[in-house]
Amino acid sequence: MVTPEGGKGAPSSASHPPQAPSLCSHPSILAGLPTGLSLPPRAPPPCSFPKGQRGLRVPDPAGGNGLLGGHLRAILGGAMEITVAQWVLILFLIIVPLLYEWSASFKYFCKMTFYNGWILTLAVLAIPICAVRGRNVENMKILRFMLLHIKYLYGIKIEVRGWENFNIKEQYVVVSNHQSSLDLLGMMEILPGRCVPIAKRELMYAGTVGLACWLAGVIFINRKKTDDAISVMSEAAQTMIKDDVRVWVFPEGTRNHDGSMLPFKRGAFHLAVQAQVPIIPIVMSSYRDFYSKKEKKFSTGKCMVRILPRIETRGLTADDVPELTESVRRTMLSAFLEMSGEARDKDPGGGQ
Ligand SMILES: CCCCC/C=C\C/C=C\CCCCCCCC(=O)SCCNC(=O)CCNC(=O)[C@H](O)C(C)(C)COP(=O)(O)OP(=O)(O)OC[C@H]1O[C@@H](n2cnc3c(N)ncnc32)[C@H](O)[C@@H]1OP(=O)(O)O
Ligand SMILES: CCCCCCCC/C=C\CCCCCCCC(=O)OC[C@@H](O)COP(=O)(O)O
Repeated sequence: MVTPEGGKGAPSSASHPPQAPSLCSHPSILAGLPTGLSLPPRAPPPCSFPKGQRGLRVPDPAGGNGLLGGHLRAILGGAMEITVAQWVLILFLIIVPLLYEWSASFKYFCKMTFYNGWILTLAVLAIPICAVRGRNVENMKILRFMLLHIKYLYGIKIEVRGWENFNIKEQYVVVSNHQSSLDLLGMMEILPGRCVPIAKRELMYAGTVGLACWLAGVIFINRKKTDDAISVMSEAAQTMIKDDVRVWVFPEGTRNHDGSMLPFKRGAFHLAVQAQVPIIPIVMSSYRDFYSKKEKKFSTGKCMVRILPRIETRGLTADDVPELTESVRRTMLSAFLEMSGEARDKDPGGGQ
């Protein structure tokens, strides 16, 4: 008889410790081997557990040595072997979805991290495409196209009113309220052609996003150096006319989460007066029903965007800027309060 150990005669359990019988060592398999064929001496059975490997041993339902029992053990033993790393992964996959459902703060954290991460990733794709043209306002169309889907990912409905107020062929300055980086979604929904935003200089250093913004012609200003910021904006006034460009400014100068509008800075209004172009105010309704940085809340919801009628600046001078600034802010604030109530009333369940 050929033994798994390769010798003839009875298996020498005295010289070798007993091993778990494997499929390959079963007599019915070995019976098929040509007479005289011997396996290498002391070769480890290929289907048994490697020596020292830890894992769950499955009891043999067929009584220990049957073909079925050996086979099952080999399969189940391999499948049920769970390392520490796998346990960690399993716990992670269970705990993360539970936390996501139960903890609003965790959900907020995940959604914001994905928002920033996703935009940084999209920028990686956008950069080589935009680089073909170099720094060019036409690249903003590419960024817009690549960002438009994000509202669907986040279940944010954007309803736009006042499209007709954009029916102007010439240049203009857009001014809009600034609640959060989510404003990017409303902005991309309606961004007119050849329109570039004015952004704080820090954004230029935000990795791939900064480079994509630069390639799309975003105008960066240093808020810490007023004179520099003013001279960049004065330059922008000339560029608007010379290169047929529109400019988008957030006149609050920073994000404002308190459900109102901060006092407006005057840069955008000086810009419009210097270029003698109209101002188009844009108002985005409050996000409070679905988003709050303070309360760490971020659910699905609805935002209304209203494009208000243009305000002419022809004939105005720098002396008129303070009054112009105040009157535009009053108009925008009243639209904001009206729309924010309206958005909530129309969608009282908003923010599931
Ligand atoms: C697919 C992958 C995509 C990847 C990329 C993803 C996205 C890309 C797409 C788009 C991204 C864009 C999104 C950008 C959003 C960024 C938003 C921001 O960064 S907001 C912050 C920056 N913006 C602003 O600050 C604009 C508003 N600020 C102003 O207008 C300010 O006035 C200022 C010019 C910055 C100066 O501010 P400062 O506080 O220093 O001074 P004052 O406002 O008090 O002004 C002092 C004094 O100067 C007068 N003044 C101001 N401007 C002018 C001017 N142009 N000419 C002459 N005089 C000016 C002002 O009136 C004051 O004088 P006085 O008090 O006598 O009136
Ligand atoms: C290697 C560097 C990595 C940096 C990581 C940067 C993460 C940012 C990535 C993606 C953000 C995409 C959204 C960008 C557009 C929104 C810009 C914005 O909202 O800026 C805020 C600015 O208006 C006012 O700033 P403050 O409220 O004064 O503060």
